[in-house]
Order: sequence, then structure tokens, then C-alpha cells
Amino acid sequence: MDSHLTAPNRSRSSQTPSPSHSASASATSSLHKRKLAAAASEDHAPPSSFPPSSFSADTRDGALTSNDDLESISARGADSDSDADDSEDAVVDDDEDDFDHDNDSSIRTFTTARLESGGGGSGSGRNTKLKTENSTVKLESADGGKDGAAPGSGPVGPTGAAAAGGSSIAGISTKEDVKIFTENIQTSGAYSAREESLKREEEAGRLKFVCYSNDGVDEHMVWLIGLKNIFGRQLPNMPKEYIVRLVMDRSHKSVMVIRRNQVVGGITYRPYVSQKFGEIAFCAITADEQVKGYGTRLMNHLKQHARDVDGLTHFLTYADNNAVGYFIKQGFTKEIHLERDRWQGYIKDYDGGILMECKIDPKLPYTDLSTMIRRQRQAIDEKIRELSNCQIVYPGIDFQKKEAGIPKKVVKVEDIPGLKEAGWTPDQWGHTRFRALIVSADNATNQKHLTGFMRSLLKSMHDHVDAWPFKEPVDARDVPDYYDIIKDPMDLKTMSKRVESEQYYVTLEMFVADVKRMFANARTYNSPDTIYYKCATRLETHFQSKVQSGLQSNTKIQ
Ligand SMILES: CC(=O)SCCNC(=O)CCNC(=O)[C@H](O)C(C)(C)COP(=O)(O)OP(=O)(O)OC[C@H]1O[C@@H](n2cnc3c(N)ncnc32)[C@H](O)[C@@H]1OP(=O)(O)O
Repeated sequence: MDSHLTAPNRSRSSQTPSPSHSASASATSSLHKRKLAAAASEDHAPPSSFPPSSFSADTRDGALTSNDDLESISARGADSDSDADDSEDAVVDDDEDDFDHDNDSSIRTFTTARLESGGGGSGSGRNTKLKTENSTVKLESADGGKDGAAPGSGPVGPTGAAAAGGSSIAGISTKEDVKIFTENIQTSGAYSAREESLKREEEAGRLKFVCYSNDGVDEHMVWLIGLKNIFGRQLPNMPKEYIVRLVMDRSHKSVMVIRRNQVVGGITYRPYVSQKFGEIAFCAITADEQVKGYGTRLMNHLKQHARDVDGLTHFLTYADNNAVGYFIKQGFTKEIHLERDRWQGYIKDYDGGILMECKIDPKLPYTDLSTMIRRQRQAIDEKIRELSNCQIVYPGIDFQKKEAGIPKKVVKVEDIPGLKEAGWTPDQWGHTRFRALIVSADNATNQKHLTGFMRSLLKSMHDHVDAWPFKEPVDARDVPDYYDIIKDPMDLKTMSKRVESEQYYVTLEMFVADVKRMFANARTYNSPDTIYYKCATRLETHFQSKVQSGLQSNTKIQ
């Protein structure tokens, strides 16, 4: 090993679990405290494949640097009959300090049993395989039991699907779709807009999604270490050595977001090929790139890759409580439908997380969902057009108004452009909650009854002892800021003008809406302890009882 890869000589932290400690210790509970299920460790998991020597190397002072990682990788490689080669020496981690802080606390919150058992295969692809061959242990290394991740590793998604084991995008081809798409981005929704924008970035070569394991290739190792650093920052309660161990474990694969050759985030998962499901161990996007759609696109690439390359049908993960929302949006559920036999004893059990499942659809074009969604919208749109005229837009109505908002010219309902064409017929006139008022045969009679009723309601309010604040419009000279706060003023005088015009209130609901607005304005501008507020409440109660009794004695009104 080159000298620069020799681990710095650091003192061991008191919190760092020693191999003997870790074998027996039970750490305190925390959100991220995770422990290997008894079933996994006793019944199925192979004996710890992480010898104390390499374990110590990983946990010196709880501070892992790039060199530490490389050393631990090398050490693990040697222990596990790894094929890691010296090309790792070329890997430089420019983010090495990231693992220096808060490692002690993460160690404290970690159930050390997990480190010991490590999910039954961490860093030990070959050992695991060798040990399980002569036992009933169900665990297997990734990629159908082959060591390393060469099969199925590489670019993923539209530009890399072929490279990723000859997979193709299921479902829809994009070629001929372009011209039938609705051009308006708003019609495609925010989800599709984000997906499409990232897809364009991929096509322009500025963004790519790749899937690699610890294969010793310099570039991949740099990305994996970058990803390990992101996990270290974004999953602060997860022990750093545990992160590096799984990320570098050859039975795990990592789908990574690479932007301008820098890793932005990724998902490390373990495919259990014989069981056709994968376990997501870590998932994170670097802090300043979150909530930009990378997490969604990453998950879509992962699903497509896992289905087409690994042959998986499901994903399981222990989601941190604060990430449950994200996983739900990616199609995960808290109900586990996968038969227990397929997963129990395989996956690592975590305390404080919520086990979630996602079924991978056999056909969905995950990396091209936006195209599919747009086509579906287009099809629905075309069907609606076939069955209706809703796409025809008529010119608006000229509502020139005079005082109190009363229109200068009466527009008859049947003259409203497009209304008849949309299926309106005169017998639909008067569909209102206050139907009892307009049972008469012709509109003129209806309007006469309505006007009479509104007039009586207005008079009843006007004569009420609490009406005085509402009789005239508020004078801005008396209350200078009134119209800054109240944008839709209303008063009894204005309503009276509208009633007398016999044109404005064509339904009782319009009149009631104005009354309600008048009272709401009073309660918005004035505080509850003011006389204005109290008058509003009392007068409103009075008004409501008058409307009710008026409607009940409908015959009298008519
Ligand atoms: C198994 C585990 O590893 S569990 C731990 C998961 N990782 C973390 O918690 C680390 C910190 N968080 C992150 O790294 C990221 O926020 C991730 C990976 C959770 C999500 O990646 P992002 O790039 O931010 O996701 P993206 O931008 O695609 O958002 C997808 C949707 O999920 C929502 N979302 C993102 N993170 C969360 C969250 N923590 N809780 C609820 N909703 C979320 C977004 O608002 C968005 O919603 P929208 O589609 O309605 O607009």
C-alpha cells in the first residue's frame, strides 16, 4: 500500500465501540438507532464478516477520511478476498473533513449490533457467499451471487439503459410524440415539468445517473466517496463507518446523480436477486440541491434500473420519520404487501424508522414518466373535445356599470355568448337554493317578487336600532385607512340602489352575499370589543331571522 494511504495515527475515541464492546453493547435509542433483527443475525445472517482488524481501522477516533475509507476498503477487500486493486490509490477525497464532526454522537446513537452483523454481508461479498454456501443462510451477494457489481453497473436511464445490461425503456417511445404534445407547460403539471427539465439536462450531457459498486475504477470510486460524504452529512445520526461500509460493500449498488462530473446525491441499495426485491439502505441529495426534483428522478432511475437490470419487483426501506413524505410521493406505502417469506431475515432491521414498500411496475417507463403523463393528458383532452365544445372560447361580456355597480345595459341570460351552445336552456333559469321564491311562470313576475322581498329585508335592517353604522358608505375623510383595508365595501344605501334598479340582484343569493360582505367588512376592520363589531353581529342575527321567516311564509311574499 502506498504510504499516503496509511491511516493517520489517531487516538481512539472513548465512544468508539471496540470490537468486544460492539459485540455486546446495546446503544441508546434514537431516531437513527438501528439494530439488526434477531432473526437476521441469528437465523439467516452469516457470522460477522467484518474482522476486528478492519473494524478498528474504520473507527479510529470516529473520524474517517478519504484515506481511512480507502484503507478500510483495502483492508476489507483483503479480508473478504476482494478484488480491489491499487487503482484506489488514485482516489482523492477533497471532502475529507466531512466525517470529522459529530461522529461521536452518531456512534452513541447507533446500535452496535448492526455494525457487528452489518446486515449479513457488508464488505464481504465473497465471504458471505462462501459462508452461506454450506449453510441454510438465505443471504446472497448482489448481482445474482456474483462478486462485484460489474453486471448491471454503469449509466442508467434513457441514455444509459442499453449500457446497463441492455435494458430498454418500457412503454413509450418519445420520437413521434413530440408534435402531439400539448405545448403549454402548465398543462403538464409541476411533476412533469421538473422531470422534463431534468431529462433535458441529461440529454444535454450536463446530468447523468449512474449505478456502480465498489469496482476499483478511479472515477467510480471518487463518486462513491462523494456519495458517502453526502450520506454522512445528510444522515447525521448514522455512523460514518457504517455508511462507508455499506457504500463500499460489493453486495450493495449505488445509483448516483452526477452533475458536471460531481456527485449530487444517490441511493445505495442491496438487490436480493433471488427474492426479487431490493433494500434501500441510504438515500440523500446534497443540501443545496434538495427539493429540485433530483430525489424523484433518482428514484425513477433506480426503479427502472432495478427492474430492468436486477429483475426486482419490489423495494423495501426503513424510512426515517422525516423522509416518509418523500417516500410516499415516490409510491412507497407503509403497508407491506410483499410476502413475508420473501424478505424476512434478509433486510436489516432499524429502530426508529418506518418500514415502507414500493412495488415496481413491470411496464411503467420510469425515466420517461413525463412523456407518458403528457400523452395521457393529451388523450383525455382530445376525448373531452370530442364530447364537448369546451375548447371554444367566446368573447367576454361588456359589463359597463354605472353607480353602485348597476350595469348600464341589461344582458339577458340567453344572450350570453356560448351559453346556449354549452347546453343551457331557459328552463334551467333560477336554479337556486331560494327556489321557492321563483316558482312563478315568468321572469318579470319572479323579479317583482324578489325585489319586494329584498326591499322588505332592507327596510327591516334599516329600521333596526343597530343599523346606524351601515346606513351610508364609510367616509374616507372620517376613516382614512378604511379603503386600504376593506377592498369591497358595502352599505345599506348601496344595496338599496341595487334593489331599486331591479337589474342588479337577479337572485336572492346575490343580495345575501352583499349583506354578508357588509357585516364581514365591519368585523374585519373593527376589533370585537368595538360597538361597530357588536352592531354587525346583532344586525346580522336579525337579518338571518327575517330571511328565514320570509322564506317560510313564501306565499305571503308572492
Ligand atoms: C432510507 C433512508 O435513507 S431514509 C433518509 C432519507 N434521506 C434524508 O432524509 C436526507 C435528507 N433529505 C434528502 O436528502 C432529500 O430531501 C430527499 C432524498 C429526502 C429528497 O430529495 P429531493 O431532491 O429533495 O426530492 P425532490 O425534489 O424530488 O422532491 C420530491 C417531493 O418530495 C417532497 N419531499 C422532499 N423531501 C421531503 C421530506 N423530507 N418530507 C416530505 N416531503 C419531502 C418534495 O417537496 C417534493 O414534493 P412535490 O413533488 O409535491 O413538490
